[in-house]
Amino acid sequence: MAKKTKQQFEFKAEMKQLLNLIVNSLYTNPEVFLRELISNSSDALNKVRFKQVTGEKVQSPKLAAQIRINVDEEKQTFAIEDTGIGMTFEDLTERLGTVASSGTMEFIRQLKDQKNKLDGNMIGQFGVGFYSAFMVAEEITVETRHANPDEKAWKWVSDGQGTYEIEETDRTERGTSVSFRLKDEHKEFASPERIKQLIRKYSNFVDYSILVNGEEVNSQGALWHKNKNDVTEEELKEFYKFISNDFEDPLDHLHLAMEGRINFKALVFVPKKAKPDFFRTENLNSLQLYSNRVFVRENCEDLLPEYLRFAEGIVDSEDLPLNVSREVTQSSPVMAKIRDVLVSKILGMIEYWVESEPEKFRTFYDEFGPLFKSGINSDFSNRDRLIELLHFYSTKSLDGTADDAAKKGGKKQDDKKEDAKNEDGEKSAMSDMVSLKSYTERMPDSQKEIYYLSGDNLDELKRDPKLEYFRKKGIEVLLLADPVDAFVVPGIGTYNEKPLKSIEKADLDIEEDETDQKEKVSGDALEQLIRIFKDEAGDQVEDVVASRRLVESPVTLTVGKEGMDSHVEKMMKMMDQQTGPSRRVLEINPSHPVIRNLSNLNQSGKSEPVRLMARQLYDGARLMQGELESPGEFVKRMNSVLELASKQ
Ligand SMILES: Nc1ncnc2c1ncn2[C@@H]1O[C@H](COP(=O)(O)OP(=O)(O)OP(=O)(O)O)[C@@H](O)[C@H]1O
Repeated sequence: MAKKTKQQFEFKAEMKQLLNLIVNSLYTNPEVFLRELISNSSDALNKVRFKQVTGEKVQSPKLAAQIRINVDEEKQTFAIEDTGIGMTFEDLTERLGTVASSGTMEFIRQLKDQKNKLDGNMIGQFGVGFYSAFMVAEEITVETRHANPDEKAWKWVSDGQGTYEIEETDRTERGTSVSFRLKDEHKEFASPERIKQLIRKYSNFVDYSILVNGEEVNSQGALWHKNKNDVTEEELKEFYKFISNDFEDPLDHLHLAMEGRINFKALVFVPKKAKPDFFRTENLNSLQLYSNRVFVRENCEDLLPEYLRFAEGIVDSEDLPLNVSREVTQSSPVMAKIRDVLVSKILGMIEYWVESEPEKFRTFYDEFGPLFKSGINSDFSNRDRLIELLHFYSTKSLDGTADDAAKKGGKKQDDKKEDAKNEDGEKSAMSDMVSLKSYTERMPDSQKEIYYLSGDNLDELKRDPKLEYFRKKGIEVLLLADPVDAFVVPGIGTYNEKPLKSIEKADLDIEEDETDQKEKVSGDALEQLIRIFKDEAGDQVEDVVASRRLVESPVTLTVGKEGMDSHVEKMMKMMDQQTGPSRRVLEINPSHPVIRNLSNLNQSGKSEPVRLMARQLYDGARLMQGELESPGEFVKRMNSVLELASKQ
């Protein structure tokens, strides 16, 4: 058959924009291109090793698994070649020529923001590691032959300026070579010494030999097989970056070597920051699965439950057969045991942070809290542990009164050091939040329920009139500002035999505020006024009652016994869930001047302005809840009220 001629292809629009930036920018850390290319070669070798050990036929079966780098200082050239899986024609057009991550546009925006000087480390993060070579090269040539013996060999060439060319070649060995001439300003990467030094720094632990101009450079092999004490922090950080493409150090890690009932080794890392696009479920992380050093699968979902899939790393177990299909791993009892141990160890690490490293916990909780908390609704065997790890803003922790109360109550000797630290201005990273345990420990004996209020954002929550009574009485209320809280907390039901109760509910177990009884509307006058409010609010409210909780506001809306929290209802609506609006209970404050004045007006027979203002008060409460549909009418009525009030 005649050889196919050269074909030219265009990069997709996003890729073009991205390449344009990569090609035309200046970099800090351009050397990361080497880590990216070695990482691709190592992945490719993993894939072919898996094929071989599972008995699949491969091209050139006798080839040693190797990564060979050849540099020439005089010619200023760099080439990296591996004996890995290689690429088919489709791989070259679909994978190499396409942006994998849908966060790319965000990446491009970030790059543009940074003007001319970019951090080369950022490129790999977006699943386009190969293209980082354009930081140092003007034109790249890839020659490749896939391990499947029926595939042909291909040559791919591009200068990153919008198009690439592919033609068939004569290569017989399976694997891939990537080669280029270095830009003048990056000719240092043609020096074998410089390359060796970089490999020792970034890729020493790669489990395949790396040869530089024929000399083997890396020495260590799989890091997770080493004794914990023989692995340095630096190596762990580099390993993490190698497998995760993150450019920051990890927040923390676990190095596990389990023996006995179940045997496996694992290196599990928690990133400091989520990757772009992370929170769309299909982009969650997971661990790589190895079987006795042989890579089996990337992102093995069955190793971690969804709520822990912020973790990255590897698990290597001899107890799993190599050629297990996805279905088998899913139902395998070995897998389930590994997963149980991993979950328990990860939770143990988070518990340790809470106790001893609150800064780490805070970083983690701010970044991955929403995902993590969802575990309460899915992992029932660890539910109690997860509930202990929950932390919330609260009326007391936010304004610091909880600390004061604890100090007044007399502190233990051990706590003095901590106080001294705080007084130096170094507040604990978690001091504006509270766990359910601390909440219940500091609540007075007379308090029977744990109170919370949920809402869209903390600032609005803090101003909610429903908090007035609790503030005045010094009762702590948890403020649930994270949307996930609204789905998690009501399901907890009780903690330490104390029911968790939204203060939006009309049936709270609170006493009337008798401390500073002002004049208040009562008896028939109150009955009459309530009737007017009922007429005005109509069917929209379930009931109108005299409030026991309001201090400074004349009215508020609460939720009936069976009703849903207004915040949850709003979110359900946003998610297009069909829920009819639950009817509210309108509470009026009989001792508030406005209510007293209205009652007086009503008693003197002027019921018309009373109706107008009652309606206005009701709509004002709806406005506060974000439930007012017709602001136009509201403002018109407000003008009428102002007209009345401003009459001489
Ligand atoms: N040496 C190689 N051998 C075989 N396939 C390769 C090689 N280098 C790149 N590829 C293919 O090209 C694809 C794109 O590589 P690129 O480095 O841009 O991103 P990636 O490796 O998929 O993502 P990440 O950088 O996040 O690991 C890879 O997924 C792989 O299919």
